[in-house]
Amino acid sequence: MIELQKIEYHYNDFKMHFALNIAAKERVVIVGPSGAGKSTLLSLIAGFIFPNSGQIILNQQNVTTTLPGKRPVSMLFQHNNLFSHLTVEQNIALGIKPALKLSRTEQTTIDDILIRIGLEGFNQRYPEQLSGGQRQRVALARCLIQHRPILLLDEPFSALDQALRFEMLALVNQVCSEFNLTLMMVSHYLDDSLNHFSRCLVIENGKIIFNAAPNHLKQNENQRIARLLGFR
Ligand SMILES: Nc1ncnc2c1ncn2[C@@H]1O[C@H](COP(=O)(O)OP(=O)(O)OP(=O)(O)O)[C@@H](O)[C@H]1O
Repeated sequence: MIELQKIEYHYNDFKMHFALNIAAKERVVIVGPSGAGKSTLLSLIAGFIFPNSGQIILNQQNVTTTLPGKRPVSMLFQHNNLFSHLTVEQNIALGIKPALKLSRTEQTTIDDILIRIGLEGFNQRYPEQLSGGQRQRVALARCLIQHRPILLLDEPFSALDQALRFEMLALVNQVCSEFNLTLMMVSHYLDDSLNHFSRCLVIENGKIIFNAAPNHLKQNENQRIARLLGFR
């Protein structure tokens, strides 16, 4: 579960305010204009930045001042999730063991996760030998192997073509069910992919202005928000 209580965060003059309550296993998509504060919201939850005031509670723990590695969270970014000088297997292993020397059990865990993400046998390839979609699958595998209950995705599939993006979303849905994850994902797409999510947050100018099921965006009272997002 993710609870943000009266969070305030300032970048110079740009003030953001977030209050939020998300139950365990929800799947939440975050949309809104460029520069509205979507990535900042995820960075606050992940612990890469700390709020000026307010409390962050994750799975009943107050983590407001906790460092990222100690939070029950893993995060995937749009780009640069993999180290180019490390193999697929080593990149995934970093999620569990910085020293990279794997025990037999850890090796089996990595082989299993490669099967789950459809990259069986890709262990010794380097990122440059993978397609964009395959790279993001490997990055997702590194998140999953950490077994953290909250998964934050900052537009990780936007560089992929539409078919591949939908395929990745289906994979994310599948792993969220399988691993019982709570998901928050930033997206720039306002298409059928919204239906993968139980809830949609719209952020404008550092505030959450909509917090409901995605299909509520089509209701009359939300016309202004739908227009802001580019829906006709
Ligand atoms: N390190 C920083 N220093 C100063 N201002 C920043 C910094 N990072 C972000 N900002 C500002 O904070 C605001 C929110 O940025 P954020 O990246 O959260 O927006 P976003 O909604 O994710 O945008 P986009 O969709 O373009 O990625 C923006 O106005 C941005 O210019």
